[in-house]
Amino acid sequence: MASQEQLSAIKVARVLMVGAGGIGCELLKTLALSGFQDIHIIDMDTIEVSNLNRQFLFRQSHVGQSKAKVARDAVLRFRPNISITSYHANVKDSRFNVDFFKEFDVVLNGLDNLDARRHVNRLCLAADVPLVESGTTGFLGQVTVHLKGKTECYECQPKPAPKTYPVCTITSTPSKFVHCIVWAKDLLFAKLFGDKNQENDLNLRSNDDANSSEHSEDVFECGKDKDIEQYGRRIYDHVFGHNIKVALSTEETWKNRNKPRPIYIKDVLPEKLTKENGNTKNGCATDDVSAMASLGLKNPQDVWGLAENSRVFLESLRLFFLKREEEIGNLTFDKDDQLAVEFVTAAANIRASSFDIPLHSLFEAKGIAGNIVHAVATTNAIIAGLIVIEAIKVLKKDSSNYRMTYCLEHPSKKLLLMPVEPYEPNKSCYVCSETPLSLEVNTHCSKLRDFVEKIVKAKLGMNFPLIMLGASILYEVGEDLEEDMVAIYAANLDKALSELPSPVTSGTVLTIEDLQQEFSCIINIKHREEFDEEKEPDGMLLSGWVEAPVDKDNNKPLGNGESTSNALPEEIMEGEKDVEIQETSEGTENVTGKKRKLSEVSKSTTPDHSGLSDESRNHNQLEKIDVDDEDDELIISDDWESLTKKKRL
Ligand SMILES: Nc1ncnc2c1ncn2[C@@H]1O[C@H](COP(=O)(O)OP(=O)(O)OP(=O)(O)O)[C@@H](O)[C@H]1O
Ligand SMILES: [Zn+2]
Repeated sequence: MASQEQLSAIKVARVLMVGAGGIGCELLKTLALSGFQDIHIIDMDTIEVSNLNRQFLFRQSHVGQSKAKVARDAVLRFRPNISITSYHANVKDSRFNVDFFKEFDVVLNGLDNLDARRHVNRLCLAADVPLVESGTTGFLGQVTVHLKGKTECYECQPKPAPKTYPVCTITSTPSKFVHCIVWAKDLLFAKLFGDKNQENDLNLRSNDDANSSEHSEDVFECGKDKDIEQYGRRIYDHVFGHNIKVALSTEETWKNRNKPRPIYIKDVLPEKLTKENGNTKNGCATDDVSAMASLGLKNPQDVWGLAENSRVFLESLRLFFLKREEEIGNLTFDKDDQLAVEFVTAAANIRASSFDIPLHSLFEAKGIAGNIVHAVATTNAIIAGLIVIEAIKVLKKDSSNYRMTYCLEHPSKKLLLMPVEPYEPNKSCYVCSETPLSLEVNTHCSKLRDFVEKIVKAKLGMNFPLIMLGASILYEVGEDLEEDMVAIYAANLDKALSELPSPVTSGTVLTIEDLQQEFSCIINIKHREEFDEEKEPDGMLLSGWVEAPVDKDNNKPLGNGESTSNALPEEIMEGEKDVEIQETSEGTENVTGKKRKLSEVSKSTTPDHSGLSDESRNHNQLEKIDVDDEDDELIISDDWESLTKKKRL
């Protein structure tokens, strides 16, 4: 039962929840039932049918409505006297600035992406508001507590870089089905239905084929009096036939690889679909457009052959133009968009067929394309409960009892939840400790635009960057900039770094600020002439405390709610093999430490934690810990906490 002190802390608290999805619905209910009386919720999404199985505050009739608002209304029905304020908005909107965050006693995240999590982390640091961060992936979950200056911030540990593939693997030499999926959704789908002004590598190879006017860019233009199926057949022949034929002409590429086979539509479907299949013309209503429905394909778990995939390809493309023409030019792939998933599945399978890669069902393709790990409602409920427990400790300022808690898939010694004391801030963290970063870049070739897109936005997660060299501003984004400044910054974007009005060369020190996040960092520039296209596709290399090394062999997709917040538990939770700790010295680059069995470490670790030095207690340095199910002793030993503990708060 809650103590009086606890109850009064809860009663007066102003709480901000970000995310009203799987974790968020559970969290809002638990907060309300625990006595919280002033809750604010931000969520930018509307309710989808696919949310209903676990986001229990939502019903079929709510599909299409704001998650934040419906969640609020549902909870007010059983707690009518509390105050819940909902915002159907992106937490990155400028109105949710530092002053807004300062109004809260604690912020609770139930998000599903790194970008928003980093943004909230920075605002909490700037506003000096405690953050309770969370995430789940299937049966795995975690809750962590972050207090400025006292515990590590959400970004104190480098996050694994999202899995990326070398451009040429995707454009020319796929060897796995996932490569075909990436090609289909990021290149072909984007080319046909996305923003035409975006750079697209789809024709990287066939553009080299300068002589062929027939196969120039306008292959993708769909004329006014179009015969859509004819257009689809032209695209088909171009991307699965012509482009493959052109790629084959580079003998060197295929020396040690199996050659792909060009596929032309006349060889697969000699007859036009619309003649053959009378019901395709007016097959379905605008709000339920599906090539599968229109072609009478019922089971998403069936693996279609080449002919079936080719039919789905043509039909989904045709339906986009027939039923959703107004969206063309603005579409981005969405795993909940049935027609988009059908198109991408079919295109990926046709490409896979060409490269002799096993074909996959729509269900499997959707999982790969959408990085789906199926959510487990119970994990969300457990994690939501733990968030509330930590939030109450934060409100009571009970810092000696803060815990980061990990929910494991396979309990050991009947323990499912593993609490760990939070760590102190990482002195090398570029977010909370102002440690400079370094960037190797070819300052003569790379443009300011590349730097802004690939580094400032993608790597540093800034929304409204201001880039300064000494006192001169090279670039700025803002809502109230003078027109002439906007023009100057736009011109700067297309200049090479060394040709900017204040040239950026080797030795230059740049200051990058995000005015909304009230966050700034320093980047030391080093000129480098050449980059490895395969390994360094950005043509730049940022180093410092930014990204964890990617485990190339462990290409598992990220789950929707996955927190990515702490390296240690992921390995603990996943492992099925030997238990070992790899100790490393400071920093992510240096992972050369010696390995020790956990049991050895347990033996050598005394209860006062002296078995591990301060450095090696840093959990960033526990690079790999795997669990052997058959040897429970190893994980839940009495010394477990001392192994993972860094410094008491
Ligand atoms: N930048 C953001 N601003 C506001 N809300 C966000 C932002 N990013 C993500 N969210 C919200 O966080 C919630 C995360 O919930 P969850 O992981 O259950 O995802 P979901 O989209 O509901 O489910 P699924 O992805 O499995 O269909 C979503 O409701 C999403 O709208
Ligand atoms: Zn930090």
